Amino acid sequence: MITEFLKGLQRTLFDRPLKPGLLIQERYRITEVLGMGSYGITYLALDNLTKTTVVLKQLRKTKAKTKSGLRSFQRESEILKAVNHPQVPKLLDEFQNNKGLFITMEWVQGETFEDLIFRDQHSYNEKETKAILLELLNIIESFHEKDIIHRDLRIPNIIQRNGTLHIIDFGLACFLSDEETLDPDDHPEKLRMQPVTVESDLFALGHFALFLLYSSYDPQSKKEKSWEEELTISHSFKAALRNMLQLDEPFHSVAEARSALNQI
Ligand SMILES: Nc1ncnc2c1ncn2[C@@H]1O[C@H](COP(=O)(O)OP(=O)(O)OP(=O)(O)O)[C@@H](O)[C@H]1O
Repeated sequence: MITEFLKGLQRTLFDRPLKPGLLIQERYRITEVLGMGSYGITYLALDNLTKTTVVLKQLRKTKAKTKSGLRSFQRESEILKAVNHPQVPKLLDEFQNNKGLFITMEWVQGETFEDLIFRDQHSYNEKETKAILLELLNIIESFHEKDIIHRDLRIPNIIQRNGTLHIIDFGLACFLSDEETLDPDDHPEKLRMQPVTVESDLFALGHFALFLLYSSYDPQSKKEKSWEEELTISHSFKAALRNMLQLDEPFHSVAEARSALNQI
């Protein structure tokens, strides 16, 4: 309890975000704080050299002191470099100065599925959900071919820009050879999304699909039922989701998941 309090105090004192207007590395002018995640603070910045807007990520000062913090920040840049896919932001720069450790990457200017569903009240039917899943599977397949597991495929990390999907936030991504220990007290869904396995990304995608499908669900009674009872989707789509969600024998590859979706 006390430790949690001290950690919070430390974060407030040392992890204050840099102010908009500040020039970093004599090149990047901060325009906006986008978010404060567990490891990094994310900004929008104007790159004075290329005259484009970029995303600037700074490792929290409190995390820069820990081995795991440094490791995860370095890994994010390593993985962004390795991924090299048109539907993933490119790593543009990495540097260290008196303000800390930074990376910059392409800004994907679009809407996250969290915005589309909850802010814009957009709803998705089975056909649309299937098309979105198939597009995402193609991107994820290219990660898995490089032995990269994303481990955080959630609605805030998938962006739609001009009708094309993009995957962001490689803060938890790992190479298959990385050794990661999970906290057994974590939420059960987290425990399914975070083992360093292909199945974890497919589980996350099944979970993502439920968010999409629930956007067009209109509850008729207050009684809570299972997603299989509540969602009016085809039997074969349900079966594919059950495999992704590991309620039945999990799919062991993107190819297996794609083949099941294509048979719907
Ligand atoms: N390349 C990018 N293009 C567009 N928006 C981005 C990009 N990277 C991050 N964002 C946005 O910046 C915000 C912060 O993102 P980031 O993934 O760095 O941390 P987080 O989601 O707050 O925390 P955590 O890393 O703990 O998941 C989010 O709203 C995300 O949508």
